[in-house]
Amino acid sequence: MRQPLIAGNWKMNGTRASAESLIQGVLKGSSGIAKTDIAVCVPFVFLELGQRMLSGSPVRLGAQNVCTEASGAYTGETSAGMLNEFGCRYVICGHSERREYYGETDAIVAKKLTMVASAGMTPILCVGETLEQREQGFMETVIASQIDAIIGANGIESFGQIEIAYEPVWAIGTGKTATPEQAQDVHAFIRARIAEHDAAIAEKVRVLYGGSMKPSNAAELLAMADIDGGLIGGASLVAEDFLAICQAGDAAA
Ligand SMILES: O=C(CO)COP(=O)(O)O
Repeated sequence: MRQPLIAGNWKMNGTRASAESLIQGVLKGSSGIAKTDIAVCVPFVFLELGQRMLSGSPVRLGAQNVCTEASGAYTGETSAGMLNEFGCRYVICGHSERREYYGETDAIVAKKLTMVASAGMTPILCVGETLEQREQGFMETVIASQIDAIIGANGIESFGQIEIAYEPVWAIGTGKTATPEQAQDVHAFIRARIAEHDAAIAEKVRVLYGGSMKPSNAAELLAMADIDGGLIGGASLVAEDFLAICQAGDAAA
């Protein structure tokens, strides 16, 4: 049994004041969560606030992106070393929004994973298919190629220190959730793909589900054998909703 991880992906939302009260709310409720790892992946500018407020608490801090390079003339970028210094435990890599709007390829994502892991943090590797790809029957091909690209570039051992998030693009921010069975099928597929290379790593790696996960559907998703947590967008912006999902994690653990 893998311990669940519920991670909030705030995306580009919030103000200094709302970030502070959201962290406060999560902190307050987190004492009631015993068996689930909790993380909030905040915009870069709120990292210092997060580091300060979360220090000494069980709630972990994360970022949503990182540079492929360690330092130097890369205007506008943020290095893994900087994120580590600001208390990040997790860094989301290859989110579909970054792949779609900022041209992140599998090769770029593989480099980001390497930077994050070598700075001592844990990458959350996002994979997922678009509606068009699913409808044309390419779901497995797309997921396999996203996973295989990382295995090819970074080696299967790299999966020993990452979290994976399956996020069907058609379910992100749409209110349309994959059914527990649809999600379970893909999660099992991802695990099997990794097991072809290393069964022990496949057994251990956590595969989170992301895409309109909310209090009303979290329990049934988290009850599935290969769904080990959630990467939560919209519902992570409301402390009570996020905590309710964490409680569903506890119930499934
Ligand atoms: O993209 C997501 C998390 O990374 C999911 O977002 P929503 O929960 O808003 O659908």
